Amino acid sequence: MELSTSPSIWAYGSVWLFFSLLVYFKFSHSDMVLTPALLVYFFLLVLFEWFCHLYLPILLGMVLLSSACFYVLSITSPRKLLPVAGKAVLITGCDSGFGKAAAQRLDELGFKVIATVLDLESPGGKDLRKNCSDRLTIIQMDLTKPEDIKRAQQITKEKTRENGLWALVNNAGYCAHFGDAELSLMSTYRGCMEVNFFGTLEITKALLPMLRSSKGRIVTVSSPAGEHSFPFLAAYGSSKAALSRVMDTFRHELMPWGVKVSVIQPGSYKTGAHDDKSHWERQHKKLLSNLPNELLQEYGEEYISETQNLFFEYGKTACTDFSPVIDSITDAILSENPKVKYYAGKQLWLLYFIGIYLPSSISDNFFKSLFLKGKIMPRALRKQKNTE
Ligand SMILES: NC(=O)C1=CN([C@@H]2O[C@H](COP(=O)(O)OP(=O)(O)OC[C@H]3O[C@@H](n4cnc5c(N)ncnc54)[C@H](O)[C@@H]3O)[C@@H](O)[C@H]2O)C=CC1
Ligand SMILES: C[C@]12CC(=O)[C@H]3[C@@H](CCC4=CC(=O)CC[C@@]43C)[C@@H]1CC[C@@H]2C(=O)CO
Repeated sequence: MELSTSPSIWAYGSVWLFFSLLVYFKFSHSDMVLTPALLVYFFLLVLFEWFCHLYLPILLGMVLLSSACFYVLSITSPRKLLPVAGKAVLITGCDSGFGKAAAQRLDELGFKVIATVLDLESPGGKDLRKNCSDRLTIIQMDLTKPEDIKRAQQITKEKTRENGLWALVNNAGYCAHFGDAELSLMSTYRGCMEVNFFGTLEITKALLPMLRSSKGRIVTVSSPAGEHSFPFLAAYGSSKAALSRVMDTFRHELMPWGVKVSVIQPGSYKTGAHDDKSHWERQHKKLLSNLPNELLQEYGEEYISETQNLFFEYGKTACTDFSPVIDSITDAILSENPKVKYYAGKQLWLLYFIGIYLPSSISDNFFKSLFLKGKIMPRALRKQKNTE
């Protein structure tokens, strides 16, 4: 029998051979099971290979088929999880939102949870005490107070004497206010940095000796605002950019110690922060009363109030199902090989694609469009436009 010498047969055949060896290896290590979905994926891969074979140049077809095979392997390989038994996790910011939900989930999974709250009488503080097991401990901790961090470190050492501390979930975060970068008060920039960067760094450093001895995990909830320029979020985004940077530096510096570091990038969710109208009203009044008069005249109070209204309007579109974030936090704690970054939100892939790959003239307008639907311009620019 004469073997075909067609280059495409050899090219695609080599891709299939490599893919088959990988699948065999995964089956033999029970890292993959032959589910109906897997059969459907294999069938679709064959169809895709025919398409490449018939319509694409060999090299492009090989690259696309190889990518499709790796994608199928990645989504069909169940992520190996470590046992929960005996593992203790400290989660910050459990008064509401992701922290409260994550503390509940980890308690249900059987972890020993140490949940820190800013206010022991917060909804999270009350609900966690009421609904969770006696394995859960609640600690009052303000990340801007070193003495609170010291106390939390001591209590954690006592509570984890038997099996050590397996993971730290840096969830607590604060958006002091939103508004144009020029208009944002320095106290807004400092407020965001104090909690999101310095406070989170301080609790991380305080618990790192325990995490190094357990070869455990650091999971930090940052924000896409730290990676893309969302309008009105310069102060908050800058603090999250600093946080993401320091966590990624920890990631590779702690690798030799066996500590794995992951960053969670959530989309927009309707948590305590979004709905805290009294907080935003208070900050709005503080902004108007502290702005230098010439700035207030150039931008106009009506512009600043419109910013607030648009931000509230945007908040109405926020997602109420936190599970993508909680699932990401759980995977980062329990997976044998946690991801470096978790993008926890449905449309985030589009946001990142536009923010990374498209020209700034397009991505700037995309990020502006998130908030600036029909937004008026600063007063001085409106006047300029009217005189043109
Ligand atoms: N909700 C959203 O759309 C998104 C939230 N995030 C981040 O998710 C994390 C959790 O926030 P959410 O649950 O959304 O809001 P949230 O306001 O419900 O929770 C924030 C938590 O941080 C705590 N906190 C605030 N200042 C603190 C301080 N000085 N010391 C200790 N704890 C303090 C609050 O008490 C609260 O428990 C934050 O880091 C936030 O920046 C990131 C992207 C999107
Ligand atoms: C600031 C805050 C949390 C965020 O990071 C989001 C922001 C609303 C706009 C966004 C859309 C996204 O797709 C990514 C996240 C984010 C930048 C949220 C408004 C209030 C939230 C807050 O105060 C968190 O403490």
